[in-house]
Amino acid sequence: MTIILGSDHGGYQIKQTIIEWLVKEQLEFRDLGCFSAEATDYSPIAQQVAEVIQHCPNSEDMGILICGTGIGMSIMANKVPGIRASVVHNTFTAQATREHNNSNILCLGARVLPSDQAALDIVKTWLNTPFLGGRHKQRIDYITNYESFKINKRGR
Ligand SMILES: O=C(CO)[C@H](O)[C@H](O)COP(=O)(O)O
Repeated sequence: MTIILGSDHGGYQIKQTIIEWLVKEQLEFRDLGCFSAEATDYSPIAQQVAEVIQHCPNSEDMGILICGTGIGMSIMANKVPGIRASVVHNTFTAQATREHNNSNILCLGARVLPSDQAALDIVKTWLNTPFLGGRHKQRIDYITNYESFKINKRGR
């Protein structure tokens, strides 16, 4: 598994904290920017990270996107078919979105989280929680089928 990272200026500092932790843990990662705290648009960065996750072999890579709220990143990333990007503010939803939604991109809000440590706790929980499958799989399959036009807007 490779962790694909991206942020805008709002999330730059937390991204650096996450990178320090990834290096310490010897986890494989790629940083797709931004590369300074200078103002930059979140949308192209979210697109790039989401497209890498979309095309990764065996769906094994995981993305982490950070902006001021996490919301803009999630809106853009979720436009890319196959992406299930989740804005998460605590470890409960970090665990739930892996177990239930098989989330493949974690979106964090640097201006929402109380500390860098809170962000790290969320990242650790999210990376270490497996998808439960079972009843949750059929719900995700519905979304996947919708993306590939197998379901019309009125449902099955
Ligand atoms: O949270 C965000 C998107 O959801 C951005 O980080 C935020 O909109 C950037 O704002 P500004 O340009 O005022 O720093």
